[in-house]
Amino acid sequence: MDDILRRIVAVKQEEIAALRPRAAELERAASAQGPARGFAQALNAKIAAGRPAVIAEVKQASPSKGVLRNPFEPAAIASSYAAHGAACLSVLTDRQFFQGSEAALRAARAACALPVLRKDFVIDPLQIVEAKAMGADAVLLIVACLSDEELHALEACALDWGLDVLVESHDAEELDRALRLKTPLIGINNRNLRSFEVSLDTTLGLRAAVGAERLLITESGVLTPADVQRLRAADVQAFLVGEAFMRAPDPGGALAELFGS
Ligand SMILES: O=P(O)(O)OC[C@@H](O)[C@@H](O)c1c[nH]c2ccccc12
Repeated sequence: MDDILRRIVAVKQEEIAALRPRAAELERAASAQGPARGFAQALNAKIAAGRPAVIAEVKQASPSKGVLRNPFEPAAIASSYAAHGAACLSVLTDRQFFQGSEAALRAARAACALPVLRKDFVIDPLQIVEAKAMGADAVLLIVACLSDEELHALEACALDWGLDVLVESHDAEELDRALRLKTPLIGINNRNLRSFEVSLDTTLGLRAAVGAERLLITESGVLTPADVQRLRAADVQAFLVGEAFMRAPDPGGALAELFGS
């Protein structure tokens, strides 16, 4: 595991230790939540309708780009995305590196009817219980942070709680490990977490390795209509986009422009 991931995982371990005394309370709150909004289902519905499936991200800042948006109003951003045809939302809940929060996820989800991915660095089942307790409909698992054993256990836990799983990889070896999971949602991150370098060639190079029975979701660095065209030409139908929308005065309007909807 490389440096930035190591630092992030260390912070997560502290957060989890602080969460541990609240485990029973979190389980109760998670059980009291209603059924999840179908995350995979919402993506598939867009694609069946002949539209690109866009997971629109709600993110105030990132370690590579600093603050992307100020003021930051998750509810207004979420309704703007919903009004302009997003399939799903992704909301950062990591505070230290992305200035996210549980409050941002709750506010975004309450403002619309879209399914919401909890975007964080999940390394322990308790974070999945916490995700369900805050209302998330799906969680992210990052292959680079986890052993095979952890990946399988965390996926099983998420599925038990009725959450969908997006599994993220960045190279052929990680993708191979991701494809051993059950989830149909296969994310390819175009950003190298070591160098922060972004290249859409990451997705294009791995496209063929993701079979037709899974859904490839290209993540990061989709900025222009030309980027979207290039990916769609390679039969990429699902997109996770943050920065391009967060820098725009009207995030939903930027979504419509980027995807021609
Ligand atoms: O802002 P971008 O370049 O459009 O990227 C969005 C998303 O892919 C990125 O935020 C992301 C992908 N994987 C992650 C894992 C953790 C935190 C953030 C991410």
